[in-house]
Amino acid sequence: MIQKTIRIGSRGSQLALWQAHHIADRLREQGVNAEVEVIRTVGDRMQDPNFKAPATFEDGTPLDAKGIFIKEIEDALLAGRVDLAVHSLKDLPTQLDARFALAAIPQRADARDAFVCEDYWGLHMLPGGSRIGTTSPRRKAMILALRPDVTFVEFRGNIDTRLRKWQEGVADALILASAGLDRIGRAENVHQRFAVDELTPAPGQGALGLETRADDAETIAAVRALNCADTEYATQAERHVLHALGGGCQLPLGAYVHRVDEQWHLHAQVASLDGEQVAHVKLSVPLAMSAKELGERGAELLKQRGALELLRGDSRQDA
Ligand SMILES: NCc1[nH]cc(CCC(=O)O)c1CC(=O)O
Repeated sequence: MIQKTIRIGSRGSQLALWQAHHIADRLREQGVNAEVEVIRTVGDRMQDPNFKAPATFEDGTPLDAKGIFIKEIEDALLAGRVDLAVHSLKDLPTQLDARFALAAIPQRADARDAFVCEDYWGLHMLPGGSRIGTTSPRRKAMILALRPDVTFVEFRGNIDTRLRKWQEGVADALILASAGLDRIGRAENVHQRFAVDELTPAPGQGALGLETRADDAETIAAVRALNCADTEYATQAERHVLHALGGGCQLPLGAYVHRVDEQWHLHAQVASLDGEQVAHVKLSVPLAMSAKELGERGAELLKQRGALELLRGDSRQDA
């Protein structure tokens, strides 16, 4: 039995703290001591409207969007100030630096995206021209494929900030991850959970990634007890789809894998930013197939259906 107390580094948002304390509780159930330490990331400071985002982290590393919630926590891991980082898996880059290990992926919560709206019970009921709060290219593109007549308001910040802005009337509806809303006790605001073949979730959505130092065998062994083999398989396959298409949280790509009896089922979708074109894949394979192979096959089929052209069209519009 592990003797030391596992120090967990967490962002300070309500959801991040819920997740970190959830893992601390699960570790204590295994007889392991755990405590949570809050670490402020550039991504958190950027949510303050008065904060001017720097071009680089303090040590000169360029600021890339996917690392903004991660870097300071990984630094604390390396410095030995914390032993474990609890991340939303979808915020973790598909390739970790070799000094870190993705030690475990516990059982995932609801992976679906949720429709938050007071007056209407579903996206299909919203009046034309309604304003939806989201900044995610994936959500915008896939929503436009369903409802080309809605508009978007840029909504950044923690879930609680976004809900407050929505309640103040800045948007008519919001799209957020079900898992986050359920975890912070806001399930009553969810009026629709999207089918995974309509608004396909981000790779890893709803799952947690437990990150340690690669050489910290003691923490890895303790944390490994929280791993869920099915969730690990599914989310790794989803992350392989993303990786094979070039990675990054700004891709309008969704991928979702789940198990039914003796098969894995993959849904993957890429949409052009205007929602006019989508490439959609559904694949069922035997349980014996590796997650890497399933993810790569899914990506290959997406490419055959024109996904790369859709994505290239998107980058031209971005420029
Ligand atoms: N990108 C921010 C982020 N990272 C993880 C979650 C929610 C929890 C999860 O998906 O596991 C959210 C908010 C959202 O997308 O609504």
